[in-house]
Amino acid sequence: MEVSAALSLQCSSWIGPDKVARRSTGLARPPRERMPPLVRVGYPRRDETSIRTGRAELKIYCCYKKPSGWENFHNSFDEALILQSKSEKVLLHLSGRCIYLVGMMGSGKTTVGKILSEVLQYAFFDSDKLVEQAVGVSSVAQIFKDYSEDFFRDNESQVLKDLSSMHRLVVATGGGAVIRPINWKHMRKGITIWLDVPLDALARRIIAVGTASRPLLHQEPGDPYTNVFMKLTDLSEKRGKAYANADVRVSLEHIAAKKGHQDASALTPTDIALEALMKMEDYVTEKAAALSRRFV
Ligand SMILES: Nc1ncnc2c1ncn2[C@@H]1O[C@H](COP(=O)(O)OP(=O)(O)OP(=O)(O)O)[C@@H](O)[C@H]1O
Ligand SMILES: O=C(O)C1=C[C@@H](O)[C@@H](O)[C@H](O)C1
Repeated sequence: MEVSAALSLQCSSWIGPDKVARRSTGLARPPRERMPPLVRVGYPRRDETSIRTGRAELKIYCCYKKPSGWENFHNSFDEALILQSKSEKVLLHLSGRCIYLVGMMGSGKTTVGKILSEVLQYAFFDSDKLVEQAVGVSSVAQIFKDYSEDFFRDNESQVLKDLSSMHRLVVATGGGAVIRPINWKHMRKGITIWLDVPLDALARRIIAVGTASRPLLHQEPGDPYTNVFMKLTDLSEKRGKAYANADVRVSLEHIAAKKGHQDASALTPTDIALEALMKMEDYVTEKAAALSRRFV
């Protein structure tokens, strides 16, 4: 069954750079030209393949970017069935709760999130994109430049708050969303999944696509890999504990070891999505069991 609905999200309040003064007077209005547009998010339909499962049409995003460029990755029929069966088990206990993917830049939140949204028949949102649309600026890097990181973070919190009142969404959050406790309050309404990716794999992925869209990794003279690796190391040291707040941890190192791979770079997005579903299943069934014990 194909999910075709496009959702619309009206960001309930736009946060301007002078928000503190405006808020305290109760006059939090952005300048007219900066009024938030109605954010409409549909489904990307590129780069997908469909597999007939006999019962329903399961569509799975099948391209992902490897350091060498775009490569097709076709899920086998078996993988599609396993994804489907796992997602059905997870859905039994999800009750429409949203899924929030957290993790460092480049950890695959968007790539894996799209697979999860397809198999769970949830809508997919990328919170960075929603912030861009709410602010009316076409890239996060530009928002950092024109305003500030704090301004971006305020809008990110607002977007997460708005999303938290919705159901059946998979949300790829910004890499730094975990640093504000208020964001956890919003994300706790759903289930949070941390994609824990070794820094070396992250650095290689990011170098392959460039750092232009990632303001916290802006390039300095020297070896690009070393620069990115050092910055990621610094961020991950500062954020490690915050990511670990997630309900579910999906460690690419663990999956690679389980599958007998030397390192995480051999893993496909489907491998990771499957592990995420398995971990989610453990989490939701355990929570449901704990809840029923309380009522016995
Ligand atoms: N399992 C994988 N193997 C190889 N490359 C991958 C894998 N998953 C994602 N990628 C690639 O890594 C890059 C980052 O992936 P993606 O955009 O999904 O991450 P993200 O966590 O959403 O990043 P950000 O937070 O910076 O937006 C993309 O170029 C993507 O194609
Ligand atoms: O890790 C981070 O702090 C960020 C990650 C990106 O997703 C964007 O949200 C922004 O570039 C900041």
